[in-house]
Amino acid sequence: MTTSSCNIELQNITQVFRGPAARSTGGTFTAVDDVSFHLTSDPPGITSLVGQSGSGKSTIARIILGLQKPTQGIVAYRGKDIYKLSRQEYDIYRREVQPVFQDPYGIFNPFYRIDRIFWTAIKKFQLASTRQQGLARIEESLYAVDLRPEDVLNRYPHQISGGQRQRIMLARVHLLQPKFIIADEPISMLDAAVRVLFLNILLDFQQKYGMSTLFITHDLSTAYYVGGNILVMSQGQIVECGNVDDVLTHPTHAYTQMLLSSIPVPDPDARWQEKADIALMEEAPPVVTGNE
Ligand SMILES: Nc1ncnc2c1ncn2[C@@H]1O[C@H](COP(=O)(O)OP(=O)(O)OP(=O)(O)O)[C@@H](O)[C@H]1O
Repeated sequence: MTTSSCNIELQNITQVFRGPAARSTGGTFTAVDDVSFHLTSDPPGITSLVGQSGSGKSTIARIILGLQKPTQGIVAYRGKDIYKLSRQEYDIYRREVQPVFQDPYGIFNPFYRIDRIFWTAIKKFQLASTRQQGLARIEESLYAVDLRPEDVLNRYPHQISGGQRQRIMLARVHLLQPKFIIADEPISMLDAAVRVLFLNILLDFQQKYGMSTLFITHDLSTAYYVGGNILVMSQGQIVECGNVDDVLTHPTHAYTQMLLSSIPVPDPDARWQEKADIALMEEAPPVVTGNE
């Protein structure tokens, strides 16, 4: 595996599913349709993948992580098809490309305390030679995501909050120091304050440790907050891409324009004005055409 270009490259990825939902199209459904883009860690950056529910975002995340083999196309890591990596190269890939999912509860084992998540990673990737060294690294990673070791390490997953569980996943990322984070709707189950905390940690990881993130969301305002680049996805295709400021201030594709116009207006005066306009329309006398 070459170490010069640290890129994840999607080349003409297509994912076709079969199933009852696709009966109208002869039993097949194209969830991802000839998608190509690349993520780089040189320089590190955040790329948001946005689109409505069902547009194919999670399927792309699963394909990048090697959890779903695409029907067509290649995902290359450091220039090599991920399905052709040697055992050693695959281990590097598994360490350097880390997932953060929407609901971390699903990947916590309810029977084990939180500390096990970290010890498993330390053992698997040989991150420490003594227990003391391992504990020091775990504590450092917890502090990096604003958690106190004594508040979480000896607890079971159900004994900590959803926001703490998501930050535990980020602490695990910190421990592993990957090149890439594939974050699939990581904040959609968190409240507003914890969302900002989570996004700031992601930005911190980019600046301090050079980690690049693919940030999957259906929420354009969070994509705007994290900045960087944006890929807009509709019906399995990337319909628009570029710098997030440019795309969101001057969207060229009708789908991006539609997504932007469907963001709720936070201005209460505007909402009242809208209601007043509707009331006036309802009260207005019918238009007389003169033929009745
Ligand atoms: N294993 C599967 N078998 C059949 N169809 C699938 C499978 N996985 C996903 N799909 C379908 O592919 C389409 C894209 O799904 P995907 O989860 O990638 O969308 P998404 O943009 O991530 O949506 P959401 O934001 O709701 O998570 C959907 O219509 C979904 O039902």
